[in-house]
Amino acid sequence: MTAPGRTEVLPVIRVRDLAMAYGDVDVLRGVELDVHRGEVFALLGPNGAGKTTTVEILEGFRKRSGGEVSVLGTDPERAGEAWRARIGLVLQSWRDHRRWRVAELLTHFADYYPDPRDPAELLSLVGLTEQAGHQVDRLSGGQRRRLDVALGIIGRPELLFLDEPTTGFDPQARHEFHVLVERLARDEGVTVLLTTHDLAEAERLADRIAMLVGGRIRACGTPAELARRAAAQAEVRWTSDDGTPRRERTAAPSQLVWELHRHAAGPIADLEVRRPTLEDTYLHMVHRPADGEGGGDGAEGMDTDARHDVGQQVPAT
Ligand SMILES: Nc1ncnc2c1ncn2[C@@H]1O[C@H](COP(=O)(O)OP(=O)(O)OP(=O)(O)O)[C@@H](O)[C@H]1O
Repeated sequence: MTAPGRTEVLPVIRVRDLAMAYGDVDVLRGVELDVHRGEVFALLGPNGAGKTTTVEILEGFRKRSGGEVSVLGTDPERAGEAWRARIGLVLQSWRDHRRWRVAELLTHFADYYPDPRDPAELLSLVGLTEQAGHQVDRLSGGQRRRLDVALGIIGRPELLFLDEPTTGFDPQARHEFHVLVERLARDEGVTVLLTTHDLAEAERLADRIAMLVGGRIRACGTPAELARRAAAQAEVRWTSDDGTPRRERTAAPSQLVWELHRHAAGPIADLEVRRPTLEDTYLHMVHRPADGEGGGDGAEGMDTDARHDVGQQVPAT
């Protein structure tokens, strides 16, 4: 029974034991995911890990080999037009609309949806107002990607899939895109599933991050939880009395700093403690031995959904 004041809310995306084989090659081997309403969820993993395959299955563009998938309460393999109107897509490959003018293209796509955004407002939102009358094939790579984003959100989707959305963006465009995604999630409650190789982007945008490695979710949680899970070590840097730059990796940086002070004759030069970054965590997770080669679960501090993935964990060393 549900506790008073709490209603049982189904995740927007629920994936259980998802399997996908291309021919005799197993790409996904039991993926488990829950993504909740209003959450920005990043799927990370090395090239060829199966991120796009997973996203295409969730979007209903690819038939899975096995497992259960529910997106907005429906199995994407059996979903119809009404379901499709509730999701937005920003795909990796550019759809060919080269001869259209930007504003015309948006107006054309707006007609497919029951409650579309105003094309002029949307152009302003993605920073393409000046290009409204330009032909699509005159846009730069980054401007085309902004148009992709505009097309992805024109129908006011409840769920937005962003497959490597900022590839080719300059830093300013990337920043503006991040602000836009934050606004969509925070102000409009849009759920976002993002794949990216840009770890800073994942860290900035994502409430939770899942790492897809070896066909399974190897870890899932907030960036801080993942760092804890990886037992990634902090780095302490300082300059010793004889002027030699020193650096040491440790799980207990304050202990090391205290020891340094205890033995130092005076202030410690250039003392710096660098916490583990998402990149440290990512590299650690990706290069860790595969399932079954270790023991323990390291579940400390993980939320319920993340704990779901704990069976696939092995310890840091
Ligand atoms: N249509 C297909 N037929 C056969 N193999 C495929 C097909 N699509 C993808 N693959 C293979 O499946 C694996 C996963 O590909 P996928 O594109 O899902 O990975 P990804 O994690 O999105 O990679 P990237 O980060 O490089 O975009 C790769 O080895 C790829 O070569």
